[in-house]
Parts: sequence; C-alpha cells; structure tokens
Amino acid sequence: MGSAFDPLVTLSDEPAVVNSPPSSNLTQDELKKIAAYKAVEYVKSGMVVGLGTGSTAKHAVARISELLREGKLKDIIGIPTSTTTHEQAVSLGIPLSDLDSHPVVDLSIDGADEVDPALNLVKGRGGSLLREKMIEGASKKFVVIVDESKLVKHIGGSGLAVPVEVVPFCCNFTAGKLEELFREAGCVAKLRRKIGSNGGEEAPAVTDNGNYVVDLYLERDIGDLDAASEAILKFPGVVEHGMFLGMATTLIVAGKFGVTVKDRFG
Ligand SMILES: O=C(CO)[C@H](O)[C@H](O)COP(=O)(O)O
Repeated sequence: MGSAFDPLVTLSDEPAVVNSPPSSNLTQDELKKIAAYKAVEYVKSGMVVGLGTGSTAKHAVARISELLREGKLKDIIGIPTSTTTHEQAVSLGIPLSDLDSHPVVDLSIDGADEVDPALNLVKGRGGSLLREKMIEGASKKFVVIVDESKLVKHIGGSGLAVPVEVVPFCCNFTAGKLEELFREAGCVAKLRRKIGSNGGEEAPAVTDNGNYVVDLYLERDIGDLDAASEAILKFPGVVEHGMFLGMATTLIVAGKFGVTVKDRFG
C-alpha cells in the first residue's frame, strides 16, 4: 500500500472539499476528533441521530452533548449503536430511543475500520457491527468519520480483520465455511477472543447481541463485494458481516493535509 492518503485521490472524479489547514503535528486521536466535530456540523435541532461506536464516534457523541448543554442544539434524540455508546450518552444526558420507537433516523455518525475508494466500509472491529448496520441502514444520511489511516485500496486491504458476527452454536464450523469461501483470497478465519490481563487469549468475545465474531484475514482482494456479501449471508450460522456496502453517504477524513469531505451524491 502507498501513502495512506493516496486512495482519496481516486475516490471520485469530483473535486473533494478541503477546508482546514494542514495538521501534520496532530496525534491520531486529535485527527479523529477533528473529523467527529466536522460531522456534528450536520446535526440540526430536532433530529433523530444514530450514535456510532468506537474511539472516533465517541468524540461526536461528546460534541453533541456539549452543543445540547450550550443550547446550540435542541430536541435531539440519540439512537446508540452499542451498550458502550448507550452508557456514554446516558452519562452525558443525551435523550435516547431505539429503532422500535424511531424507525427512521435522520442522520448517523460513525467511524470505520476501512474505507475503500467507492466508500464501501469495513466495520465491527469494535464488535458492534450488527446494531451499527441496523441503525445506519435506517438512516437518511450516514456520515463516516475516519483519520487517513483507514483509507484502503480495497476491502480487507489493511491486512486487518473483516468481522463476521456468528451464532455461538458450532462457531468453528461456520468459521471453517467462511475460510473455505474465500480460500482463493488466502483467507484465514479466526474466532475473536477476549484478551486477558496478561495479554493472552481467553474465552470468545461476546457481542451486545450474545453472539461471537469470526475475523476474516484476507491476503488478496476478494473482488465482487456484493457477491461476497450474498455468499457470506447464505450460511445459516452467520448473523451479519462487517462490510457496509453503498451505505455511507458522506465521508469525512482528517489527515495531515487537513479535513476532506466527500459526499457520495455530490
Ligand atoms: O465499527 C466499529 C465498531 O464496531 C467502529 O466504528 C470501528 O471499529 C472504528 O473504530 P475506531 O473509531 O475506534 O477506530
């Protein structure tokens, strides 16, 4: 992979909007915060807002609460994508609801593990992919916030996991099927385990929905993502996968050259 910022050049034929000065001395967390704050500019009073999960999304949740406290935002209803985000939002006093009561979400803001040039995502390295996909899929607008390290040339291109949420029953059988499915891409499927205090692997990690996660490590590009998605979802033991295809409407990238905003629909 070339420079982490290279893929953005191929994101679209349209010019990207670069609207902040270079930020070469900032830490990765500061870049995440910049992207998150930019995304919160899309939040307007009265909106139902999907609240993402992870170290980038947490900055957006904190910013929304700050603007509520300052009276610059009013009547926001948050829909949290995980128990962790639920706890953060409760601690910050953000009014919350769920998809049963609010089936249409105006806007969701969330991080991602990978973003390809077509704005397809990998999500779920934090384990919240199912709720994220449900809530972000029900959103009129889905703003993805990342630092430039998340940009890849193709899904799986970072060499890190493409997560798949599976039912615990015979999870090794399902993992084997997934590995076989992507054999040509050099796939290794690994059941995600909790890491103990001594750094060793322990019991399987359990999602908010009581399921397990199988992480797929891909040596090569898997090609047709829609076909891959369909094939993964055909296994009865699979609940959902972490490829978010065609869902992001806006991408905000914070990097050493500033903040870039890319709208899928111009
Ligand atoms: O999908 C996710 C959690 O399931 C996160 O959005 C993703 O892992 C990015 O996290 P971070 O902002 O901490 O890098």
